[in-house]
Amino acid sequence: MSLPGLELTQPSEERQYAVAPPSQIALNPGSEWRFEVAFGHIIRVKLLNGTAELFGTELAEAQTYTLTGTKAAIYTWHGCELEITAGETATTTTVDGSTSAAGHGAGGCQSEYTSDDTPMMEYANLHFALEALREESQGSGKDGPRVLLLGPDNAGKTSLSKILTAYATKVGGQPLVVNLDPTEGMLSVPGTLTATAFRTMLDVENGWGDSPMSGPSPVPVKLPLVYSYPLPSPLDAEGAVYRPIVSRLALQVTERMAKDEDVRRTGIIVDTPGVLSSGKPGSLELINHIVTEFAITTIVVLGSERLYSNMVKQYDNKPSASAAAAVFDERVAVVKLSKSGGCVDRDAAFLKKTRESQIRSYFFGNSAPSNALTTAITLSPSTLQVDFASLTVYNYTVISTEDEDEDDYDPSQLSTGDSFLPGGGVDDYSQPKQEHDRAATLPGIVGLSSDQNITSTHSYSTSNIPLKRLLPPAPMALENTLIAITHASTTASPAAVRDASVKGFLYVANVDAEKGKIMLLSPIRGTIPSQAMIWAKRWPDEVVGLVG
Ligand SMILES: Nc1ncnc2c1ncn2[C@@H]1O[C@H](COP(=O)(O)OP(=O)(O)OP(=O)(O)O)[C@@H](O)[C@H]1O
Repeated sequence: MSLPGLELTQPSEERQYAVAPPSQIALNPGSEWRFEVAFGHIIRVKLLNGTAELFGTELAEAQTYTLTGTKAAIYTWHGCELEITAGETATTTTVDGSTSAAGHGAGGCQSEYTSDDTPMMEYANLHFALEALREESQGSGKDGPRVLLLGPDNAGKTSLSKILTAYATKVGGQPLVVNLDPTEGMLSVPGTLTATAFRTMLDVENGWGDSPMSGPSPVPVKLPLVYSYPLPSPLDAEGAVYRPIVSRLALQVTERMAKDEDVRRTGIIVDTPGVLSSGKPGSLELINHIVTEFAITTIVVLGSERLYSNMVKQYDNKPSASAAAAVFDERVAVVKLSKSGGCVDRDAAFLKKTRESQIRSYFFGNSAPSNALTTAITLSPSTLQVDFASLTVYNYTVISTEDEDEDDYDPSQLSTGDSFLPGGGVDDYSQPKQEHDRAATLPGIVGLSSDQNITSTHSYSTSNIPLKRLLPPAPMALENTLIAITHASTTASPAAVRDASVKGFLYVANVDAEKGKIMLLSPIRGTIPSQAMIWAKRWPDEVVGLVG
């Protein structure tokens, strides 16, 4: 039927559900195929001949890869031919009728095109420069390069860190990849800061790959060290929560480097959230904190001239914060790289779906309810009902910069040490509390105003940590949110709870305020560990309907 005046044809049932024939895409050397696949639609990609890689990870010839809910590019150095086939599609019913998640591009992509204008040569040159530094550190006692990626939102930082990680592992390196972006989880749910040593390849279908929590995987699993940061922005609470967690993560990373020769030689890659590069008050101070704590040697700026020039002024050619900087005359280099023209701005709805999908696959594996289109991994989480009063749950009482409508943040009400503690405040946090040798301010840093000056990274008072014990009755707001189970004991101090790494996560499916019980979804069967927990009240945002 033709719509009057528009000469548009309304899609018939058959047209809407007809399976499109596979499309073949030939890529010239040095070009890439950029594509966007909606959540709810699957495409299958096969490398017919030649060589190709997705953010640095090579595709195997003739293997079929299944992709959904992603925006990415497949690049070829030497030329290749790809076959793209439409997979299953979910249709959602709206008031206007059904809408399909499939688009009009090859395989049902929302958008897809090829481009030979890519910054891959620059990115590869950076990899080779880092390899040269790694060679230098071999046997010399000097640590491998510590790379910090900076740039605004959607500048391609995470994609570049995947590329650098994939290239480093391909030549036998073992980079420690640190994710300081709480808006997106790396091998974990959002609302966490993590560090992971990559010994093996990344996963073409699944970004960073799978952690052991996601069940069996054809690609070897990676074991992340996870800290809870249940706020959307590092600038929340003026960085007072973010900074000490970054310090704790840096301490663990430094210790791991000291123990593991391959990791020490390969070095660190630190991915950051775009807000740090936004020039907002407090962001420069946080960058300086990260540069100092991780003793960064290479700052890579993507997509911002202003930030690049700022970073050059502050850091270029200054000694690194490493204790060994003087011995080896180790200096910071600031590098500017082009932002790829393929980078896409992801809207709020897409980002929300990405977060939801990360949370679903944490509990259900890759064949989670909304993701039921994929064939891969299925996990069997269990639900159990517990007395809320039997749990030791803490909550950060801070105002988020994203959400300024409430909260009970009142510094004068906050903990003075042990007063929240049920058992009199014995801090039995098992990890050693040593200072680490990267706590000094970067020598020669100039240009920070006096209120931005960092004197000591360990100077935060533990007496005003905005972490408060959540006492019964269980608030209804717990419903549909996550709780992190930390390694800290139930009698640990708020500082110890904040600084403890995370064992795993629970999802609150239901709150029965009358009976004082909550229904929890746990990734594994058995009782809930008796450990201090942190409620992700603010971040990640709630996921409705994960259970039944
Ligand atoms: N060359 C490319 N072709 C197609 N898509 C790309 C390309 N490079 C990056 N993208 C996509 O663009 C989006 C933004 O890139 P990326 O996540 O790497 O940016 P970012 O700087 O880490 O963003 P943020 O700070 O907001 O997390 C992602 O969906 C990514 O997969």
